[in-house]
Amino acid sequence: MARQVNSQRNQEEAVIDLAWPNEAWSDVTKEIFHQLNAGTENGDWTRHPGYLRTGERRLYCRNISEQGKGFEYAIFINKREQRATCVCQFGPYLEGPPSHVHGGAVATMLDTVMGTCAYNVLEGFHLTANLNINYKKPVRLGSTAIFLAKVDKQENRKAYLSAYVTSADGSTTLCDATSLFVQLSQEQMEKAKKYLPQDSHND
Ligand SMILES: CCCCCCCC(=O)SCCNC(=O)CCNC(=O)[C@H](O)C(C)(C)COP(=O)(O)OP(=O)(O)OC[C@H]1O[C@@H](n2cnc3c(N)ncnc32)[C@H](O)[C@@H]1OP(=O)(O)O
Repeated sequence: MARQVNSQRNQEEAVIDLAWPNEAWSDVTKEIFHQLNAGTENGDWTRHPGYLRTGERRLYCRNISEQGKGFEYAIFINKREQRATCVCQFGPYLEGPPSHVHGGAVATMLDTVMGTCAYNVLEGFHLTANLNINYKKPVRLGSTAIFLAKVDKQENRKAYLSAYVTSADGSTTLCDATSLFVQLSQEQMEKAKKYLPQDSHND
């Protein structure tokens, strides 16, 4: 149920919200999505539009357009609790060890979920300064995992976060991670502006 969120001024680059179940999502992934999406009803949680640009540029974790082959995910944010939760299904193009997900693909989702969570406390744009991951168990290709991130501390432009990744049923911890995101200074933002689409979406 991808939905066109809005189209850029230059028509060839539309922004499409992919953070919705599609036919490539397993029943497990869909069930967890609907559980998480139910949390948006009372306003505590917000579903983050997971955009796909259809022009030349692609958000890395949205850049495989064959449904189900890459990252299939939706992220939900809880501003009051400074948390983010993500349900992610890893497609077959993300293989690392045979039949298991590449550690860099898991790192991508940890970076994205914690980076999205950092929007709870940081303004403007921020970049990952540090990302540390403990890989506890291999992640099966095609499986669904849940990412749970929270802000632990904010010091001015710095946000320190932690996260862990569990199996779909929550019974197994697959990874844990910490990160530091640094908000761009005014001066950096000025320099970065030329790279930002006017109605840039943060995924
Ligand atoms: C949409 C949300 C999802 C986003 C997911 C994707 C996120 C990404 O992939 S971002 C891409 C990967 N990251 C990068 O390319 C960042 C490259 N690094 C940089 O640009 C810069 O080092 C940057 C912006 C992080 C910090 O630089 P700068 O703004 O000059 O600040 P700087 O003064 O060096 O550091 C600011 C503070 O952070 C601290 N800091 C910076 N890096 C580190 C680090 N690696 N470890 C610990 N502390 C650090 C500094 O010590 C300083 O602390 P304090 O203010 O207490 O003195």
